[in-house]
Amino acid sequence: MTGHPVYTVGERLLTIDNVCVRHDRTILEGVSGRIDNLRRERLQQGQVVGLLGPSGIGKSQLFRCIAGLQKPTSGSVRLNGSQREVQAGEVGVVAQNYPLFNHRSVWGNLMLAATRHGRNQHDAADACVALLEKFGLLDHAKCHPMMLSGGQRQRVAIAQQLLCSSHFLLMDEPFSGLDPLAKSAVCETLVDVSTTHELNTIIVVTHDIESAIRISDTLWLLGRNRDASGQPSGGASIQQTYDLAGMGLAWDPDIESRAEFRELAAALKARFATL
Ligand SMILES: Nc1ncnc2c1ncn2[C@@H]1O[C@H](COP(=O)(O)OP(=O)(O)OP(=O)(O)O)[C@@H](O)[C@H]1O
Repeated sequence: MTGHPVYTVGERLLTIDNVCVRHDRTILEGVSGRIDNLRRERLQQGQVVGLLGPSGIGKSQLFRCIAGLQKPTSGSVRLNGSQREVQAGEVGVVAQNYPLFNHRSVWGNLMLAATRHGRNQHDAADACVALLEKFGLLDHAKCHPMMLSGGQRQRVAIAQQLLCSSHFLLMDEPFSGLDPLAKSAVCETLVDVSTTHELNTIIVVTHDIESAIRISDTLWLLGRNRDASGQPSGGASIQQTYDLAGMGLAWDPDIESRAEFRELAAALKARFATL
């Protein structure tokens, strides 16, 4: 197992450098982006980056490259200012179906994660209790994953990744198939996790525009590359970056009631058709 990089405040967290992915056709072409660990004005908080794009555009492919699960055809993904390409296991991945060991209790699942990198049993147990408390799951510690709701499974999966000492989490479509109330609960969980520790940075891959605006302080819009005449020119890349924090749209629990929120959601919906 690869050792986890140690992130420190103020450093470059992630560099995506001219990533191209080709299969039988070009999926991603010239994807570049970066996340710096913290902005000065947010010293007590982490950040959420929303990777937003229409279905089939290549979000999962980029997700896999950022997680080190797939090597890009060309270009690179690097962590923490390193020149080395990201390796699988260095980034916490919370997949769509929250895979947990069904034969182990919630406690067993979390202890397994907590002891994986050399933590002793006592410290591991303390860390598990702290996270179970934080996620309101202490009463469910003895339950097996099958006995949990989707939201509870998701919180256990996030806790599992945080215990693996990943302060950098990738989440794949955490809102899919949820009703509005459950979506709100997930948004709250994500903002909560990102504000728990200044180094908890989460990249959330989604095509849910409104949820993405609610949780993100930066939005990356993935769309098709086009030539000067507007025709698709092959592959997709990040077409626009929205600094929601700079626009005053981040970290507002009542964001949905604001006109700017509705205007941005409407503009993004219209933009999706052209991506
Ligand atoms: N192993 C593969 N071989 C060939 N083509 C692939 C492979 N994996 C993905 N693709 C293609 O890459 C494109 C992008 O797929 P991807 O799953 O990344 O899209 P997405 O944006 O995540 O979509 P969705 O939101 O629907 O999950 C699709 O056209 C898909 O068919």
